[in-house]
Amino acid sequence: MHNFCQTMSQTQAPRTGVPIMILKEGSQRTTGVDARRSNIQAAKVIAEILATSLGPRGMDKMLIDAFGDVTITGDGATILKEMEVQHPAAKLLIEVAKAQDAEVGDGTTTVVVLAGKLLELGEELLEEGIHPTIVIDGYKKAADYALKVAEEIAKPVELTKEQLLKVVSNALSSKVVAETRDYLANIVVEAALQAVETRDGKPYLDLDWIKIEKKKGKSIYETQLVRGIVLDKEVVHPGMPKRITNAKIAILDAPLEIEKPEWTTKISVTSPDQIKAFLDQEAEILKSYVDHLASIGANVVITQKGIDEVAQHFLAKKGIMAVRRVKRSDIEKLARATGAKIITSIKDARPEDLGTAGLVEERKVGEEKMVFVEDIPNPRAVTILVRGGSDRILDEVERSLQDALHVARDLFREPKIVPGGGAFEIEVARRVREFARKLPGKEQLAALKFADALEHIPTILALTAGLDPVDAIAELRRRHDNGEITTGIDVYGGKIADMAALNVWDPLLVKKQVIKSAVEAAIMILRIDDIIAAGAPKKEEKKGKKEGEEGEEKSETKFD
Ligand SMILES: Nc1ncnc2c1ncn2[C@@H]1O[C@H](COP(=O)(O)OP(=O)(O)O)[C@@H](O)[C@H]1O
Repeated sequence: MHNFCQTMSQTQAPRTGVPIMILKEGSQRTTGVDARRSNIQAAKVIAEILATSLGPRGMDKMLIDAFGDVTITGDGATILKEMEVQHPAAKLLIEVAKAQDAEVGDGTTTVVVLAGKLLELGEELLEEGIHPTIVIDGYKKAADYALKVAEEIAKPVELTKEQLLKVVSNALSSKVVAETRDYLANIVVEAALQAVETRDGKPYLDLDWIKIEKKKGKSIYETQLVRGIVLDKEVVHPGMPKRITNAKIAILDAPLEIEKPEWTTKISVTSPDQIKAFLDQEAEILKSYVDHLASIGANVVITQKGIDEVAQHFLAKKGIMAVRRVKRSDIEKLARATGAKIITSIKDARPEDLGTAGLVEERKVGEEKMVFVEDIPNPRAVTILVRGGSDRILDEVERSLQDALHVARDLFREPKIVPGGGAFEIEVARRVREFARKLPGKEQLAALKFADALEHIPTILALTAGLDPVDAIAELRRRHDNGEITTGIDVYGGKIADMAALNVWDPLLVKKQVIKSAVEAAIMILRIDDIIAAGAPKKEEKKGKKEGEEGEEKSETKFD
């Protein structure tokens, strides 16, 4: 027993000299400085990996998953998603980036880079003997002030096509789409303006109503906005029409087949007539469904479920086009675009449940057939049909479009912009430094570090532009001191320039979220002073759990 106790990772010997086991065997505990150092180190590594891919001239990463599939991208969110990290602090940072992506859909790289820098600079203060609580307080105050400054320097933007285009095209920064940027930005803005609605008197863009469908083609320039829905499906029966104008569409969440019962059933038949009667009856039911759909005026049927061969035959005979097994999300988009009500009981379908479209047509796109539901006067759901030479290009174009769509959505939520290219960060850093002077002693040091961390963003942009970062930051600071708040780094021109003239803007919402998320992540990691990791479960333990945890369980806390 004594030997066993010594193998336990955590033993405490109270005054009686009897060791008490607190943690399970195999657990590891790291405390204080070591815990913090290990966490900060891990976060820094993640931030360093992402840093080189910041901005439109950042580098791409090649990511290879366990199955050997390759992704090449410079998109922060995707890099993080594909990386399989082990360290809990690194995981935490990735969670924050994911939250940023979910919340505003952009600024993922920036948030991780900023959080990493806040931790790196925070560590310097800790090493000078400043308590983490003070660093945390300093960061919090600086961040609150930075958010105020952000509001002050933001510029309102009109939600017109022209204005939206300026900001949206900036978000299409991936190298793959660089050449086609204006072309794609136009599609994104038109899609957004088509799908936007008014909620509580304010514009609201729900990106669920913009479908992205991908199909291999010759060039990205074949990408198009379809004012309606494109389904990656074929018309179900060769005898059906492939083109219907003035379509009246029945959208079903019901099968056009006789559903098999879930339990096994047995039917005893004694003569061939009985089999025939049975099948006839099935056909009769299906025919009555089709007849009813035809009687309410449907000439197109689109269902989430299946369509039996017999039903296909009846539909074809009536000249009705039909598509089956359409995804639930597409069914919803179709209903919204065509103004249809989703029919769950065919017998009860009414003419007013049908949707309308000027044209429903099966067309060949590349090598495959797709069904286009289009020519709708004012569809409230649309499709961007993405084309490109390879799957990798298609994926990267889709990611860029998603970023740009999110930027459009952010602008509808809060129609304000701030200058990009690091101009925003330099200006905020400048004002935070002024503010820091008013803070007490050591908190002031933390707030100053916060300003330094912000300047890390233009520093990286300068590097990617081939500029000397030290000179660039000095020059930017000088010009901002002179009141040029929109001066930043022109990464394409490789010089310092006015971002307003170049039209490099970011949504205020993204930048505010970057500050909030990065500081939150940094604080969360700085607060940890103890890491307690459970040992890997032993083989027998795993087995025991699988077998319904039979038998006596080992006590986790033992007193010897
Ligand atoms: N043409 C440009 N010139 C300078 N900076 C740019 C330009 N376009 C975008 N940026 C800057 O690049 C940064 C965004 O880079 P990106 O790689 O998209 O990262 P994130 O994932 O954080 O959005 C922003 O700071 C933005 O202002």
